[in-house]
Amino acid sequence: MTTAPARLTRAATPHPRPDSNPLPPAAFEHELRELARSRYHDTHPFNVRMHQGGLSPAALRTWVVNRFHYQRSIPVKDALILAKLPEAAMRRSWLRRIQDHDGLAEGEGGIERWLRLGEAVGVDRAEMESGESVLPGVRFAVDGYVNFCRLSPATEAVASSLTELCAPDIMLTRLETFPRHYPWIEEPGLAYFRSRVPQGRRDGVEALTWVTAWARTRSEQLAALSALSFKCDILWSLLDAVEHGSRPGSAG
Ligand SMILES: O=C(O)c1cc(C(=O)O)c2c(n1)C(=O)C(=O)c1cc(C(=O)O)[nH]c1-2
Repeated sequence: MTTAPARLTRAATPHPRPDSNPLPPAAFEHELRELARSRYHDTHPFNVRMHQGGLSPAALRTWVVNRFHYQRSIPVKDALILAKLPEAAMRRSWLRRIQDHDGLAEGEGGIERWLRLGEAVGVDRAEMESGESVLPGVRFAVDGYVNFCRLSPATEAVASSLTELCAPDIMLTRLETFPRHYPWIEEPGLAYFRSRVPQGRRDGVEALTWVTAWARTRSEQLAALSALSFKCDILWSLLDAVEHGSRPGSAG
């Protein structure tokens, strides 16, 4: 296993007692941003190798096939969060996330763009859709994220999406490095990364505004930080599984 960056868990938290005064919103926002930045999976060895051009076509295909399980699960977890939102304006806004991934019609949206990325790297669409190549560790990580959002209060479920504060930069890195290192991937295949830059920026800011407004006690702030920490672990574990992945019944 690769070593994940320092963990922030409830037990080991460097923060004051949960029942102490909440931090002012700006300081709490800083904590959330710092946590996301310091624990983000852009420093995972697999991502580092990908962005430095060190992945073989086969390794890229393994990542794309496995990440498809994450992509197709995102609108499911967003639907679970939608049901927790108390106001019509919030639900209307969150609904956009589902539409971003599922599209407004057949053949549109992020899931479709990911399938096209898969085709551009040489993965059969049917293989991705079947899910048969998804590694056990990837399934655990992604399904853990969905279940976390199913079972947690709105503040924590929304806080767990805050890795999106960092996602636009990783998309820009891919848009910059893929054409240089993997010129065999045709440009239209990169459309997914391009579309996520403005979407991720919008979503990250919205989630941050809500979480900083909702977490009114220090306990709630710590719970939001813990949720974000858990999400960083999900993304890290997903790449660990891809990096080391072998499946039962396969030679390795
Ligand atoms: O490729 C990536 O590194 C990456 C990371 C993340 C993220 O930080 O959670 C998301 C995405 N991509 C992404 O494409 C995406 O749609 C997305 C939605 C969410 C979320 O938690 O709601 N994260 C991410």
